[in-house]
Amino acid sequence: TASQDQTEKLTQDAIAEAESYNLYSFTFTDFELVDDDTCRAVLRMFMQCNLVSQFQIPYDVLCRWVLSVRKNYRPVKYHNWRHALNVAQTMFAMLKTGKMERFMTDLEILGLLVACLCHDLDHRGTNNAFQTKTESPLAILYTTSTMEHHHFDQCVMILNSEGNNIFQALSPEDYRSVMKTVESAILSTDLAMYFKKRNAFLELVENGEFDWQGEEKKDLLCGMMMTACDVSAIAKPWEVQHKVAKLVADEFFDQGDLEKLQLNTQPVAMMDRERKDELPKMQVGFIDVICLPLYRVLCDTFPWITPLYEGTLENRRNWQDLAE
Ligand SMILES: C=CCCOc1ncc(C(=C)O)cc1-c1nc2c(CC)[n+](C3CN(CC)C3)[nH]c2c(=O)[nH]1
Repeated sequence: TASQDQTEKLTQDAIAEAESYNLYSFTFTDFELVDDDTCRAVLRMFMQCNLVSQFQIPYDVLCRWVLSVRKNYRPVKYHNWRHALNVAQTMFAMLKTGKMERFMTDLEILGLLVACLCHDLDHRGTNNAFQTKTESPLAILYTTSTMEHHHFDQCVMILNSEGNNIFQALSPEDYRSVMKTVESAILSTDLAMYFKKRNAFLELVENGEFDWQGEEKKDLLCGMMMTACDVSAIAKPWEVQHKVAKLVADEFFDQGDLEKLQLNTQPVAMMDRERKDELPKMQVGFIDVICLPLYRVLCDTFPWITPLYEGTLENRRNWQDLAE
């Protein structure tokens, strides 16, 4: 976890206002932020949501926790701390600019932001299928949603570390509740879970659901929001999306290389660097199968997040042009 002098320095830092980090925008990018700015941006998001005062989070504990979370991301090409920050910022923008906070309690907002920041903790740049195929220790520990269980496990480990428990002032009831929100939200970032939950969510929307209260409905909505945030780089302005897609592709190709070397098997097209010319076509497929259906159904009910749908549609056009 974080060192004492790093914590002390961050605790003393002045935190710029949200607009200077562009935190309310769906076009936010972390590219121009230096590492310490990323931690200050997280602190700003927590303060803008009144979470520090509302849940009596000691400020030095929050600083130590943010630094510990950052420290437990590996320097892999895509699934690193910057990805976690971007996912958390999209959640912040959906809640604030997208006005979805109306449907959430303060405790759920706390849980969602924590889940976003922790949702890929200790990612090794390889997916669940790779864990299973290589019979990794994690795949033996968790046979389904292997990585997502590990990410949640790491989140709990950090909270249980000395001076890192941002939930320390919560009542036992609130503690149990927020941990359930965090666990469910992190597990829902397994795309296999997304496909399962999407149909149930669609039914609710088609039946004209409007208040989203009640544990099951809220769980479905939070799950959809987590996936929407997790893939939100697909909706960014083309220059950003194009750079991110290269980072994702490079990480996929590294796994493909491992599969060829370690397993002596042919990787799927998405992870085979010999088939990188098919990437634009694959991106169009990813957008059509996963991203557009999700953003469309979310925008039907929450029209203020339409920039995510429109940004994705624009990038589909750009990828389609490259595919021809
Ligand atoms: C095309 C490969 C390299 C670049 O790929 C990307 N670049 C950027 C983003 C992004 C979110 O900005 C997303 C992708 C991207 N992500 C993909 C994922 C989720 C990890 N899947 C899984 C496997 N399939 C099974 C159902 C769903 N296919 C993807 C794809 O084709 N592209």
